[in-house]
Amino acid sequence: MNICLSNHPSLTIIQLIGNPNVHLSSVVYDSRKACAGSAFVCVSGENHDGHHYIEQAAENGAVLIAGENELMIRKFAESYPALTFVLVKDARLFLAHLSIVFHDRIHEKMTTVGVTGTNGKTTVTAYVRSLMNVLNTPSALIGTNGILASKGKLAFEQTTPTTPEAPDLHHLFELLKREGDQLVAMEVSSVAIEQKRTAGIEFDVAIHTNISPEHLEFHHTFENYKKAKLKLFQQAKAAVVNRDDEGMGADIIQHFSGPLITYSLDKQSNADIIASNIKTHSDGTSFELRIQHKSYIVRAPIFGDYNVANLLSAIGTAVLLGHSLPNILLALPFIEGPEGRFEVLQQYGRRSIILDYAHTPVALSNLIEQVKKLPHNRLIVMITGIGIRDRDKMPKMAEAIEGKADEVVVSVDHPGYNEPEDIVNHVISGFKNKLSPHIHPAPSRREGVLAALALSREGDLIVLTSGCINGAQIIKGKKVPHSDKDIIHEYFDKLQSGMERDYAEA
Ligand SMILES: CC(=O)N[C@H]1[C@@H](OP(=O)(O)OP(=O)(O)OC[C@H]2O[C@@H](n3ccc(=O)[nH]c3=O)[C@H](O)[C@@H]2O)O[C@H](CO)[C@@H](O)[C@@H]1O[C@H](C)C(=O)N[C@@H](C)C(=O)N[C@H](CCC(=O)O)C(=O)O
Ligand SMILES: Nc1ncnc2c1ncn2[C@@H]1O[C@H](COP(=O)(O)OP(=O)(O)OP(=O)(O)O)[C@@H](O)[C@H]1O
Repeated sequence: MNICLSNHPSLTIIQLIGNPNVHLSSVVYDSRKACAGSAFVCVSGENHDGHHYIEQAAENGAVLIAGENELMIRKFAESYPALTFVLVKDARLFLAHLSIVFHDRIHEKMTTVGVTGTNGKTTVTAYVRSLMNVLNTPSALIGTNGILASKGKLAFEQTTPTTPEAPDLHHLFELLKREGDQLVAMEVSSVAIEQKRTAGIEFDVAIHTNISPEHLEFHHTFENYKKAKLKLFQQAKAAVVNRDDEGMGADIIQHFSGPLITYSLDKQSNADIIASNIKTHSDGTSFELRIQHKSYIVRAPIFGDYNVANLLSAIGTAVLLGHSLPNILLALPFIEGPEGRFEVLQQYGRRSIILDYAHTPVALSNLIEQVKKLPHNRLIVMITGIGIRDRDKMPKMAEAIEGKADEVVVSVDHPGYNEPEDIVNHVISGFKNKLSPHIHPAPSRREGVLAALALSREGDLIVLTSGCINGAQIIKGKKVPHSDKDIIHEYFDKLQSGMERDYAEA
């Protein structure tokens, strides 16, 4: 791609040294990924300063180097006179805008829906993708569960847990457009907003779910966290807002000036879309939907009141994007939810197993309240401490579950460089009755899943929660493949063959 740097004011370059006309093959923020024709943007992070890797990027073939450190930029501009160097005020902002220029503003050729909130982003993006696909708009999603084009999963190695860095993001828009997709629903995390990964994008619709304390290891205060999330609504043409969220719903409504739709589960509220009279059935949920001054009884294959709220946000999005209400209502019975979010597995030995990503105390409490609506004998719940996340949250997970389940297995997700036992003990420190015989420590997620299954009998409900249901566990810097579903399958296969052997021997 030929780019004349001086033709793009959005790049906000302070000083340019060398030829402003560059022929770029890629935009990278990691020197190790630089190759012939790359633009290398120096980002200073927690552990490294990208400026220290300019030499490596140059040796790998980078033709454009950008950074905030004037001394370093000048020094290396002298060492590599054939390359173009730019001094910028904000490297991450430059990274985002250069990615946009490099991909020829591909995001503007698609409908973009950004979803933010502490809980529900993955679910809402899945509902938006599914609803829009049923409504005949080929739609994709980008988020924690990977990249799903309308036709299925894209093989793409994510470098961040949820929201991709700008160069990956715009590359993905291009891939998805090539797949024929016209809409992308994406999770926009607070970290991504602060790190300007989505800078320069004006979302067609921004969706808000809710806010409760999270990522304080990154934002330090709740106020900072909230401010980060609010920024999404300064880069959106239209908004869908949860009126029931006391944390930031009112702030968005007060400041947003474009088209806005509110939703609520409170019949008395004056939200634009309201769900009430919610009933749980074995195959999904029915509720009364009030929208555009009329009421309808609808049914969707989803579980949990909060997922009804999540669905309302997808309905609001479809309305804002111009779809007719009759078509939306016809589509609701075909909605598909995401993997590992209130995912009910019923095929195992007359037990129900629910996989759910709940990894905040609020999410866990909400989940337990909802699963109790399903028929069951005993309730067995596995919670975990996430080694690579906020330590303060761990005991709060124990507080959130204490007294609400018959058996609690306490395990660990992504131990990272921590000792798994240390994490398990830290979670357990949050129980008032730490020595209860109904608390079962398990030093790995695999052992936790197996312990929960071994504790169960027919008719029981087993709920496996937290940060890694399928995918990989991060252990000492390495990704170790993990799948709850495979472990469950294996367990019941063995149980079945054991029973068959016992039967044959008898
Ligand atoms: C904690 C955090 O903010 N990490 C981000 C940060 O990494 P860092 O500060 O450790 O970077 P660093 O290792 O110090 O390196 C600084 C720079 O030098 C570069 N470098 C480094 C070494 C080298 O040899 N050459 C080189 O060029 C690095 O590529 C980087 O650009 O800067 C990197 C580059 O921008 C990010 O990719 C990285 O996100 C990592 C992958 C991450 O896991 N972030 C999490 C916190 C995150 O973003 N989570 C959110 C929310 C998840 C949720 O939904 O709950 C998400 O959206 O994924
Ligand atoms: N609207 C909601 N309100 C409260 N809790 C919710 C809501 N939606 C989902 N949850 C709970 O939060 C968990 C995480 O849901 P989901 O993955 O959709 O959220 P997320 O925002 O994408 O989280 P993460 O970014 O950590 O992946 C769910 O498993 C469920 O327990």
